[in-house]
Amino acid sequence: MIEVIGLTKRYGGKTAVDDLSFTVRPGHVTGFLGPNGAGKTTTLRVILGLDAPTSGAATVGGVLFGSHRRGLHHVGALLDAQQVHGGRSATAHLTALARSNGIGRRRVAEVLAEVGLTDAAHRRVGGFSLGMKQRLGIAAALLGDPPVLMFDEPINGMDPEGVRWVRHLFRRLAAEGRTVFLSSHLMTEMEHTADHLVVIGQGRLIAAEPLRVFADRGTRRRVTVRTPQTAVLAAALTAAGATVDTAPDHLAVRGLSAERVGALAFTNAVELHELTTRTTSLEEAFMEITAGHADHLAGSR
Ligand SMILES: Nc1ncnc2c1ncn2[C@@H]1O[C@H](COP(=O)(O)OP(=O)(O)OP(=O)(O)O)[C@@H](O)[C@H]1O
Repeated sequence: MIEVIGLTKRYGGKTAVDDLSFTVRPGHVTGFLGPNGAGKTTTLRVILGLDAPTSGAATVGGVLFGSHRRGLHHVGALLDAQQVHGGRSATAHLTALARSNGIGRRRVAEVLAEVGLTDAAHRRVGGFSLGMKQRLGIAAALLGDPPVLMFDEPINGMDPEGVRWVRHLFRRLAAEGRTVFLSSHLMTEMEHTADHLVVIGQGRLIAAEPLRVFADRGTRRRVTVRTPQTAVLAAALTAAGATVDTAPDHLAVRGLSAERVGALAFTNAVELHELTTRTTSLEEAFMEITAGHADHLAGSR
């Protein structure tokens, strides 16, 4: 379990994380979402003890991460896949890490196999693609068989097969009872991977809840009507309580069902060329919710 309690991190005059509190529970894949610059990496760095908080705290398994002597047994993390020594082989890189955490060589071969890098084990990491470096970073995170795993944008640079593999791996790790925490700025990446979400904007918490609840919160039905008589219909719909966006040849209607829109068109003798209901996607819901939050913050600072 990861607990972030009233965490604030300032860099000079810049507040990267602002009184943030949330809990990440075992047995789930939790997505950590926010637009670029929202404060995700900063939060992960504080959880890992790489940065000191300005105020508040972050604990892993109830204690500050820095107090674990052999860290890899407690938390496995991948923050930046590019930060590896290019001159070393994958095996050498992992062996050095393993040794400093009291982990045997056999485990190195195991994690390389787990991430599909056995054939590349003795190649220099400098020649690896970003996707392969992500796999290597994931292997390093798995070395100590830790109960808590954290990954910053782990899907970046992976091909479709890699994305499918990594999603499956994360779900399996969570099913084994581990805490799996993944950051991303793209909701589409989380939609098929995470079951819980922590959403932040400008360093502040926007939502911490099951993905399904977040989706329902943002999901709205919109009715699109194409008609040559937009003005007449828009007036009738607005009078009936709908919110209407008018374009030259169609209306986007919120707040009324397609049946009601059709009935109002009929009673007002409006000719219709199209009447469709559209449900906003999770990505659109995320954009709407985070954009709203950013506006609110911009106004309050
Ligand atoms: N070492 C630093 N010094 C100064 N400002 C920083 C530092 N690290 C982060 N920031 C600022 O803090 C804010 C949050 O950055 P952070 O990298 O945590 O966001 P993020 O959500 O991970 O974004 P991204 O998706 O772009 O990686 C940004 O405005 C960033 O410029």
